Amino acid sequence: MTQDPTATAEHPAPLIPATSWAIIDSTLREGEQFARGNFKTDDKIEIARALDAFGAEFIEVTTPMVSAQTHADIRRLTGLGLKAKFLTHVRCHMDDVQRAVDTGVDGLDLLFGTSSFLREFSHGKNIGQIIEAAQEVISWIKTNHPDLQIRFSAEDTFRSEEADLMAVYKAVSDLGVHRVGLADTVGVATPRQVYTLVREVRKVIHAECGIEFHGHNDTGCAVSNAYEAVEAGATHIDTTILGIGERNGITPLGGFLARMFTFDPQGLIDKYNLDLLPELDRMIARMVDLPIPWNNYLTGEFAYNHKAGMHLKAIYLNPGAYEAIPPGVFGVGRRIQAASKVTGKHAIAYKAREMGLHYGEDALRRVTDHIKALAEHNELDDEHLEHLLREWVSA
Ligand SMILES: CC(=O)SCCNC(=O)CCNC(=O)[C@H](O)C(C)(C)COP(=O)(O)OP(=O)(O)OC[C@H]1O[C@@H](n2cnc3c(N)ncnc32)[C@H](O)[C@@H]1OP(=O)(O)O
Ligand SMILES: O=C(O)CCC(=O)C(=O)O
Ligand SMILES: [Mg+2]
Repeated sequence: MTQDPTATAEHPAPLIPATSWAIIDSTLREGEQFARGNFKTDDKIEIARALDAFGAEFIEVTTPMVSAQTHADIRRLTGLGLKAKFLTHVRCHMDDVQRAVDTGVDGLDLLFGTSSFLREFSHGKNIGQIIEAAQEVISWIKTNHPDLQIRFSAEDTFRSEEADLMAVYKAVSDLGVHRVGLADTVGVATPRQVYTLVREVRKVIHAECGIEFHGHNDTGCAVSNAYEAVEAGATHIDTTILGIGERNGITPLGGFLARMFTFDPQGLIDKYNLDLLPELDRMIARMVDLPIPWNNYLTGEFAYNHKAGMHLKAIYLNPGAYEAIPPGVFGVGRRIQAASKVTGKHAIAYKAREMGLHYGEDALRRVTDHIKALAEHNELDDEHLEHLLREWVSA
């Protein structure tokens, strides 16, 4: 983990400084593999511009081998003059690479499946042949396009033999790739496995070689696995907006940022325009024609809903009592749900006070009980609650 030289006893270094990792947003690659990720040229431009405005360091796009239109779209995107660097995700094959190098991208994300599943059922190559193919392709890129960043990923890393992985990572690192990638392709890795493997990979690659992590969410660990990867020394994390991708997707941008915010809030505020996150989530929800999930990290409709009396008492005094991350930083608001059966007298008193009403102890208890009874099966809306509080005072 990067040490912060500006740390002092009064202002200790954050546990994981935001300067130690970067985002590779793959909405325009993994996201195109989502069931409803069928982006048109204009959509791609809108997504790339929005990610750039947000401050994403890298934007990964699909391979130009997909179609002539995709090839043209990549050229269009790389010609936009954005600050974010473009990477294209290509098979470790000379045809693909030669097609990719004229698209104007800043780098190529190469991959080869190393698990027995993918060796047998995807491409049919053994580890020696994978290393040979990597040698041919990487040497060609370095000779002919030395300015391009190269990343080499072992697809299905977490179902691959460790000895095979180390041989592949060492070989590509010796060939001078800028990053190696660990991919939890079927979302099966546990956080501890991710942490351990990243540490092991670090030992066999060159010090200046970065480590990228790509995690699927099949078992609900995509955010924790990305976090463990960073904690173990990974430098780049793949995300997509709303987590869209193959099957149930990958590490969502918002979820990953929520996780990392708790370690270095100021670092994230300095790096990204965090209050644009709701717009990003809304944009993708619109394009894939699905609602943002109600419990989505940070931007879900109820992500900042407070309801129980014990919570509300404290929330009114200090929202930090029940919020790890202040919603305003991410451009979202909180919702106080004061009129439910699980409310309490403090919440009702606060609500009344906001309206300029004051009750004695007995009246407060009675009005609270009345509201709880009325709300036994249904929430009362704000209008109903306010009406009731006024009526109770004048009664
Ligand atoms: C886990 C992931 O998400 S990996 C990324 C997945 N991304 C994509 O698939 C990109 C979109 N794909 C496409 O448009 C098409 O699949 C193309 C253009 C890449 C290839 O299309 P086709 O030639 O029709 O082949 P098809 O998709 O049926 O089969 C995959 C081919 O890639 C080969 N392949 C698979 N992985 C690799 C690899 N890492 N490096 C080189 N070749 C590979 C397979 O052997 C197979 O080739 P073969 O027909 O010679 O056996
Ligand atoms: O190239 C990579 O690292 C990841 C590829 C991918 O999408 C996956 O393995 O799930
Ligand atoms: Mg994937």
